[in-house]
Amino acid sequence: PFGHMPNSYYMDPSDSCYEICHRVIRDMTQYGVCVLNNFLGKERGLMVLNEVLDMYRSGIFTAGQLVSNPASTEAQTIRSDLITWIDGKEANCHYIRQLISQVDNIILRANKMANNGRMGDYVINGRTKAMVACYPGSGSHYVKHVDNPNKDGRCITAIYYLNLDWDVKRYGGLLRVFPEGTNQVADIAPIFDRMLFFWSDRRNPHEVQPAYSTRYAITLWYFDTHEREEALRNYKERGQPSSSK
Ligand SMILES: COc1ccc2cc(-c3cnc(C(=O)NCC(=O)O)c(O)c3)ccc2c1
Ligand SMILES: [Mn+2]
Repeated sequence: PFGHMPNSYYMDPSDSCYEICHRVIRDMTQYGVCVLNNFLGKERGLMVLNEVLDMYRSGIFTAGQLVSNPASTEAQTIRSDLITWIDGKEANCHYIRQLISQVDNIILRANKMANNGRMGDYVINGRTKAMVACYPGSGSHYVKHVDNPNKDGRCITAIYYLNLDWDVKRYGGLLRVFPEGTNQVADIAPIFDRMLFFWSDRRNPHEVQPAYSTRYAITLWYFDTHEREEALRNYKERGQPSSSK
């Protein structure tokens, strides 16, 4: 129902990296959004899910809570996810680490394959740690926002969803992207083993609609070399907080 937006692509274990990278380049270039289903396959997807559930039960997640006006009584929360940042080398993160290197592979090779090593005119040379997020249900959400509105260096948002049997009609939690320059929206259900890429800047405002069941995702943000250097230079010169992750 995306009309001009991409249809999500069902990966097959036989898909070569070349085919996957080609699709990422095509969809990112044409739509700025790319959806890959069956990304790891059920078995490895479940192993990642189990590691995330164990992490969540261990209590290391902290509130990513930002409230619009902490002083106000009706503090309308901007977002109500719980998060933890990991680099994947921690104990009990073996399968999350494999996921991260799989995504690194695809992004870095797609960036090289794209015409003269650029995808969307970026040269990608690094990323943030992985942010493991849980929207604990009972209406937790994230208001419409842009991940990187002020050139902090992040060019691609990569989100891996872990939610078995997720039914948006019953549990909400839809990711709605509002691509710039069109009144068409991209509605992306946070279904198990789905991989999503989109440009992190103002081209893709998006929101997480209220979730009524626990909703897990792992997000990586990839850096464009030049934009990141520029952001860090500003940070040093003016002491401006550029996204520290
Ligand atoms: C400096 O410290 C922090 C700590 C945590 C931060 C988390 C986000 C964030 C941004 N976007 C989304 C999102 O769009 N999720 C879409 C989906 O789950 O489908 C999300 O869940 C979380 C942004 C900045 C942060 C800065
Ligand atoms: Mn976001």
